[in-house]
Amino acid sequence: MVWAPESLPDAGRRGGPEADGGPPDHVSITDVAELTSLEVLRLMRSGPRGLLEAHAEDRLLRYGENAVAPRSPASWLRRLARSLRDPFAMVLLCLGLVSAAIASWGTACVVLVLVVVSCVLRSGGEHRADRSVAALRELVATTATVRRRADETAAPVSREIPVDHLVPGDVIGLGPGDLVPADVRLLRSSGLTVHQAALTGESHPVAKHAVDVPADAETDLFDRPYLCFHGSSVASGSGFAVVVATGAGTRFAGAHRGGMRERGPSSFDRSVNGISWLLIRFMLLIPPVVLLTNAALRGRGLEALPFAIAVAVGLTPEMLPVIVTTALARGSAVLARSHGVIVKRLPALHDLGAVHVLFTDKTGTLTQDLPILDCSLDPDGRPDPDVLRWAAVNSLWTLQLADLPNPDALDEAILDAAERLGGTLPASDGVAALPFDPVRRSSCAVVQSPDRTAVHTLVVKGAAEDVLDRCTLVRTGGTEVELDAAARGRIRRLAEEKAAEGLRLLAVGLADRPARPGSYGPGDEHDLTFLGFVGLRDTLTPHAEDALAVLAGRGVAVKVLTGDHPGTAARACRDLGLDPGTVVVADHIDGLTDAAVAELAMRSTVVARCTSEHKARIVRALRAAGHTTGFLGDGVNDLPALRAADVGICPSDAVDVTRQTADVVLASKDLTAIDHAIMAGRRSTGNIVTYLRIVLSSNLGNVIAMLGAGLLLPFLPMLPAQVLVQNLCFDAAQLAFAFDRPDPAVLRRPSRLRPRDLTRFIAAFGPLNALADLATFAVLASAVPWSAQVTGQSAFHSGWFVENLLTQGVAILVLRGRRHVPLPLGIAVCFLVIVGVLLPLSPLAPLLGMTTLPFAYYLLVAIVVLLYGVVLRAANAFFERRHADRP
Ligand SMILES: Nc1ncnc2c1ncn2[C@@H]1O[C@H](COP(=O)(O)OP(=O)(O)OP(=O)(O)O)[C@@H](O)[C@H]1O
Ligand SMILES: [Mg+2]
Repeated sequence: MVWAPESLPDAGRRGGPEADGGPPDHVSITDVAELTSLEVLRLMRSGPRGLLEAHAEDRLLRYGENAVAPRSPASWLRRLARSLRDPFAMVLLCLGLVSAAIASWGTACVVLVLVVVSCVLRSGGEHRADRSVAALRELVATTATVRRRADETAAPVSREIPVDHLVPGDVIGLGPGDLVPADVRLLRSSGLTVHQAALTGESHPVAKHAVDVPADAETDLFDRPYLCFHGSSVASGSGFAVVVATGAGTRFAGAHRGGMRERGPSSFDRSVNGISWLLIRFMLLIPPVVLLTNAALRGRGLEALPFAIAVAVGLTPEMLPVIVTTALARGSAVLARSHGVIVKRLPALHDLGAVHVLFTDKTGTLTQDLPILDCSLDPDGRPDPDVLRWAAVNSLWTLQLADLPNPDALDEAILDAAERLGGTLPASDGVAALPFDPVRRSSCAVVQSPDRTAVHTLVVKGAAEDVLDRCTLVRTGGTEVELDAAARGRIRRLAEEKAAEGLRLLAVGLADRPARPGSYGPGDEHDLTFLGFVGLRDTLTPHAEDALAVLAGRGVAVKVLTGDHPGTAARACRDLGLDPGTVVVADHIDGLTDAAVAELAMRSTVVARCTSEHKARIVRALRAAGHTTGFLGDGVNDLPALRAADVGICPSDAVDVTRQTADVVLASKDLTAIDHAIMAGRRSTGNIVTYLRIVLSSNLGNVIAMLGAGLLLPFLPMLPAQVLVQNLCFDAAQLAFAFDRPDPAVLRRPSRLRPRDLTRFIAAFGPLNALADLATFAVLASAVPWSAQVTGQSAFHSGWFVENLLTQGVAILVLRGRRHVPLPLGIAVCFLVIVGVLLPLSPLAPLLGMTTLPFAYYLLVAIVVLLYGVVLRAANAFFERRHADRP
């Protein structure tokens, strides 16, 4: 500790209401790099007791909000322009341009209408989705702990404020998991390490500590131990700091002008893109094929071009982006409303539905994180309250000196137990503290007894193996003896025994050192004397057992990655009905290849003694092996794994940086909520898959029939305008798919958009649809006396138009499977039937080149449609049976 709070002048105390107008404009972290802490505080017109609330308000007006790029919602125009960049819109536009170029104005107009309608629908849908996602994100917005005073005489109060409201000169507290909210100069610190990967690319946490007078000016700004930067996060330890630059004035904003780096495309984005590009290639192929075949077989020239274009337009699933956005946005809105689960990135909802390996940590998910002391044992396993007392000394001083914003549950439990035990703690004053760090797996307090001022006592408590490794002596029966291999073995076995009872074990070690000024570091934790263990019992989460069973039934394998002892983790799993098998200890995987890690992880259920890197490595290895993974965690040590997983999930009370990183935030850390989220994901994906199957297969069927008919007939089988109107009707009806309820069978297994499955389906059902069309030809041939005359042609056109709309309606009903039809879909099908039957009878018919059809035709077409429905149902059932077991 280099800075005593009361030893500095307090600018806020002297100055009147911001008489000096706050710090100069545009102070950056570079300007203060060489100043002493005192000079920095003076420059920022602040003091250790923080700003006055009134001054802070003035400064907020003057310096603006602390936001890197003030987030203004994208304007309507910009959204429209962006939706034009969609590949389908592009292809349609090209087709429109070609139509205009050959003066086929009707086609050009309809294509234009299609583009405008789909862009408006899409940007409208995206706007709504963005707004609700933004509103949901607000709910998980991060806060900063700021120290401020109500007026000159009031004592400083630490409170949480939205990060946006921080101003230069604010004094803030930092703790594990906090995002560093601005560029700051440290005033005080304790065991502080920060992740600066976003700024420097360095993946390991770097140590930071306050210094009064900066030493060497040579080092890079990011390497200075007394400066912390916006964009980094606290890995361990704590500190107090004064804000130097906020918002656009930070280094992070400077490095990321033009927007934050977004994550690369997710598995969902890749699937959708894959499907889109497949279709686009196909669409671009159609016009030349139609033209060439027509020219070769029918001797038609460029006059067939509008028809060729219309056929290509007919194949385009213009509504695909609209349906995808709407289905996902609806799913996540329902999820937020009914289960408090917030999906921060829409595609993450699809990925949730696809998860089939769910990793979780132990504490808080399987157990409640409300530990209670169970025992305090000497190295031979005999009860010894002294061990608890020393553990309490460690807890007391780490909590007091390390300014941790959220006290650790284990430390609190130890202090409670020591209080209940009565008696006094070994007399001590705190000298320094190294708070718990998940890599060291220990915490250390340095204390001094009033009657032995020449001695500093290091009190270390932490994971059994890690503390034991740092001990060279053991205290038994009041005497200290050397800790030989036999004694080590005995102590290890004792630890295993106790862990197998489900206890969380902490070992305690001590060392006396000559008192010295200056700070202590992890390097000082050596040559300790082993005192014994404290064991804490954590109760199991009540609904975890049922939730685990439900998840297993849904094809989701739950695996536990924990930093705890293998025995403790295995016991918790067993008590919850989850067979732990052989527990892997994380050190094991260090020497393995990624493929071997994936294989091992798939075979086992629990990996214990994981560091955060181990957790991330296991997740990455499984992803690389083709598994879709979810990770549920709430600690700083879960961060890399949350990033590595397809879907990162955390509870809403997790540390800030975790909530920022996660894709999905749960109201509480609860496996039941995850189950709801997974089901919502499967539902949305199920709707998208049904839509794609039906639309693409009937579009393909139409194209095949159109090509075939074009060659069989002496005239065009449909006029371009008719193809386009029919396409508009299909599009309108298909919007209802976003509101469908998928087949319960789809919900039983992880669901994913698989381009290959889709191709298989389309390849089977496209030709079937074409067959129905060909049957219609036969009907038309018998019922309508068509030949080359104009009235005969328009009768053919009308007849086919009617049949197409009706078969589309049947396809929608049948290919969904045997289940209840929700209202929007019912309306869509009725719409198709009504338009199909009435359009040729309406006054619009002559405009579109259609005529009234004889009654007999309707009867015959009804039979064809009915037969089509029956065949389709049988084929669908056959297809489902054949492909049901594919993963
Ligand atoms: N406050 C503490 N003081 C000392 N040691 C601790 C403290 N908290 C945890 N430990 C030790 O560090 C080990 C790892 O704990 P940590 O909380 O990092 O694991 P984790 O991966 O978050 O576990 P979980 O899966 O239970 O969330 C614990 O088993 C314990 O031995
Ligand atoms: Mg944890």
